Amino acid sequence: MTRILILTAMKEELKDVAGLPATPTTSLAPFAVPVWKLQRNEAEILIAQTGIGPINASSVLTSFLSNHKFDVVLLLGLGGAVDPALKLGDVCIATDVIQHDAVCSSDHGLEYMASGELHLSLPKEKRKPLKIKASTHWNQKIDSLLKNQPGTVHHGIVLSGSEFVGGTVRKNLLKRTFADALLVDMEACSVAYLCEKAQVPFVIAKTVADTTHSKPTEEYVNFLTSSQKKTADIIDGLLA
Ligand SMILES: C[C@H]1O[C@@H](n2cnc3c(N)ncnc32)[C@H](O)[C@@H]1O
Repeated sequence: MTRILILTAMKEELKDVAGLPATPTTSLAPFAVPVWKLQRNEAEILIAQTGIGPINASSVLTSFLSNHKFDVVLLLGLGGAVDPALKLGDVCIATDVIQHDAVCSSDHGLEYMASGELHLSLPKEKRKPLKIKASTHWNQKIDSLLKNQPGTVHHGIVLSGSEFVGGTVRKNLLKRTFADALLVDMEACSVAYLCEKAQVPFVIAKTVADTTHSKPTEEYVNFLTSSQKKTADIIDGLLA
């Protein structure tokens, strides 16, 4: 039996999952988070709608990891492109995650820190790397579920933090700071950090809901409802 935990930030992201009961199976106390339990073939899947941002994602995931064993944790949903090659509706699978707002500010400027670290006078060789690696094995599995879908599947670095990056100026600055980054979101840093700590493989697969080309806030709102499909395709594929 493969045990899979799927986290999504918003309820819209679950709307198109085939056969997902309208009423959740249970509610995660004390946060009143809706949870669906699905069992097909050799897979048991728990799906939780966490709410937006790293605080919601962290609290819900901590609760699950304290009470269950999972073979993999999948974070599905939406993100904003920071690389101009990503188009609306493309999917970005994270090879690595960087928390872009874990910074140490000083009179010399900003220094980026790994999640949960405080560098201060720590010498460079003693610092934890900024990147947290996702599961290569599960990334390939999720990639294969998207093979026959429209749009391109990209693999690369996902930036993550508390900020909704709603302007091209900020997106360009992030891209200049983290040249290899493809996408930014608000929950991947929680999943990456906690899963690495708990030694559970994880996957971040996010559909591009806003690009670098036009006003992210407008695109995001317009595209939100049509982009749920990819999350549904992945969940349907896992259950097939
Ligand atoms: C607002 C919701 O959608 C994701 N998301 C979509 N676009 C962006 C963006 N440009 N910046 C940050 N998060 C984004 C977040 O992860 C959050 O769940």
